[in-house]
Amino acid sequence: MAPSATHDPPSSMTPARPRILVPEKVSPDGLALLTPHFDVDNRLGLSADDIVTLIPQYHGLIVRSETQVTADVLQAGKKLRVVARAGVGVDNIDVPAATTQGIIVVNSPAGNILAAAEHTVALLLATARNLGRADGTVKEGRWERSKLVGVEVSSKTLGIIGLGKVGMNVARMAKGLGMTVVAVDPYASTDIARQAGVQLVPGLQDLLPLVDFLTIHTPLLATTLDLIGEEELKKMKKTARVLNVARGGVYNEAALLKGLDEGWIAGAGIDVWSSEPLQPDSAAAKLSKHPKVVATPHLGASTIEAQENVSMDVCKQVLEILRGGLPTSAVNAPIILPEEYRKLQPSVQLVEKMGRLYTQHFVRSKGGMMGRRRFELIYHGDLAGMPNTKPLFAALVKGLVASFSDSHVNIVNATLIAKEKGIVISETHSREAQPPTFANLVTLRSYEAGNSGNEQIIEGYASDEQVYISKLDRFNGAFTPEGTLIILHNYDEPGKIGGVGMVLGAHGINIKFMQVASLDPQQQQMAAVQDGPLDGPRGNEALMILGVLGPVDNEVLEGLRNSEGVLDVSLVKL
Ligand SMILES: NC(=O)C1=CN([C@@H]2O[C@H](COP(=O)(O)OP(=O)(O)OC[C@H]3O[C@@H](n4cnc5c(N)ncnc54)[C@H](O)[C@@H]3O)[C@@H](O)[C@H]2O)C=CC1
Ligand SMILES: O=C(O)C(=O)COP(=O)(O)O
Repeated sequence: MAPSATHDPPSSMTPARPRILVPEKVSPDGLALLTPHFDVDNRLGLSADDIVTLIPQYHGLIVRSETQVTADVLQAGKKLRVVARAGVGVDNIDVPAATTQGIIVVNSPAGNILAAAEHTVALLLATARNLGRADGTVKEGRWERSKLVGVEVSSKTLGIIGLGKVGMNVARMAKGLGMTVVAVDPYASTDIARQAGVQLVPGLQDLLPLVDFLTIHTPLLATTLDLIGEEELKKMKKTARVLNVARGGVYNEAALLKGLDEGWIAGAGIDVWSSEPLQPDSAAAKLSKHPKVVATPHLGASTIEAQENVSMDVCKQVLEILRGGLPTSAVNAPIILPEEYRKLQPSVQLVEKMGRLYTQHFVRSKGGMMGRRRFELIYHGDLAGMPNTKPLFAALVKGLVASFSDSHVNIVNATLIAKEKGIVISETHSREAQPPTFANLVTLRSYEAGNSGNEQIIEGYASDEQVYISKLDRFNGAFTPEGTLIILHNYDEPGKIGGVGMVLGAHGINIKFMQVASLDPQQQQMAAVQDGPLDGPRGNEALMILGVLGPVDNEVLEGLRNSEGVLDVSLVKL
């Protein structure tokens, strides 16, 4: 039977639903995903001050290009957990300020790129055939055919600055129109460009004199602001036309106005402006009214399809984030989300250190092969009950690759990077009845597929914000994984420390701390039942872990290796 209304808790006891502010027109398809769970306020026409005043009530903010998400907005947003950009460019969002505040910024990196590319081609043809003026004159009742003779684009050269997602789509479409395409992009792949029939040239000086049409598809960055000014425009053909569907400011608008007035170039198709909407009397406003300009009001992404795509892309992510999950395209992805920070941060730090220790101790120092190995992260005690251990997974990937790659691993790309590098990690939530000795214990087990005897173990725990390694390989003994460590595998006999101290002293290396890890009792028993030593007195081994200050070079390591009773030495920097 359905509960009667009288059994409902009074509204004051009902937990408030998270609130989302949408101060721009965003397609309802995506918003419909949010309304069952959150209060979504689609309020158009808010001023910058209004947003600062309202934002403290909201957990999410969804914008397009019109809302300036400044540091003031972000600081005022005390409950704000996510800012979603229903589009590509995030230049209207102060991303560093969001990161400082622990607010996730997400976007839709590909939802509107076809729309932007098609709009560029629309402006290309519109500028070539004077469509703006032609339409205006016909509507005014004039019939001015001879004044509106255009040029063909087929067989002409299109120059593209920025051969990314939009630029590459424009290139493909332009090839379809029979154009020759040349491009400048210091970061583009020459192979991909060649496959698309695009010729990459080294710099603007090589490109500008060649082109009949020029289009820019870079983000607006300090390095792309005023990319094309007077000097660059003067290098172009007088018959050339320029297009901007990227951002206002990549062409210097005053220079463009002068170039059109003085005939350095023939025309322009412009969708984006340095201030939107246009400020009266600004260079942008004058440009928009110029007879040689086809102007549109930032319509690049304004198709029904693109708006559905971007709305769905970002609303799915907002839903996920506000329910404690992970975004798919965070612009400022951390390895750990703010709400998990206090609970998981020490363990995240621990697991990253375990990954670094693994690569340096087992792979680099011992000449091991990582490619053949599999990894298992086993969570014990409190950690075994954590529903979301993705940050720990990401931390392990980060730690494992840190020594041989500059990949910036974060919570969003960790799985992809692991896949790219061939790292296979499984996670196990331990179900042992006995609670572990330490509450936040993690075991990293590495093994070769099909070879159970070849196991490598690192175990550690976090306690009082400090992290410790409690087991390394077959040895037990807690040490802090911090700074430069020398790990000596030796026979556990008197006199070892003296010999090692002499080698380090001779090279001016100070010992900060020393810890001995002894053979695991199980291993000792196994050694005791064995008939005599295998490769030495196995029951009598230990690890000596030295935290040192000073440069440790190969000569030092060789000196230590030659010390009596030392079986092996590894150097680890954590
Ligand atoms: N008008 C509109 O409605 C729309 C505008 N956009 C704008 O288009 C821009 C590009 O979007 P995507 O192609 O998706 O970005 P993307 O990141 O895929 O491509 C940008 C390309 O620019 C290149 N680049 C960066 N600096 C450069 C420089 N100094 N010289 C030459 N190349 C440089 C990069 O290497 C990259 O390949 C966005 O940042 C956004 O501002 C995007 C969608 C719609
Ligand atoms: O996605 C982009 O970068 C755009 O410029 C589209 O802007 P809009 O969402 O149409 O205001």
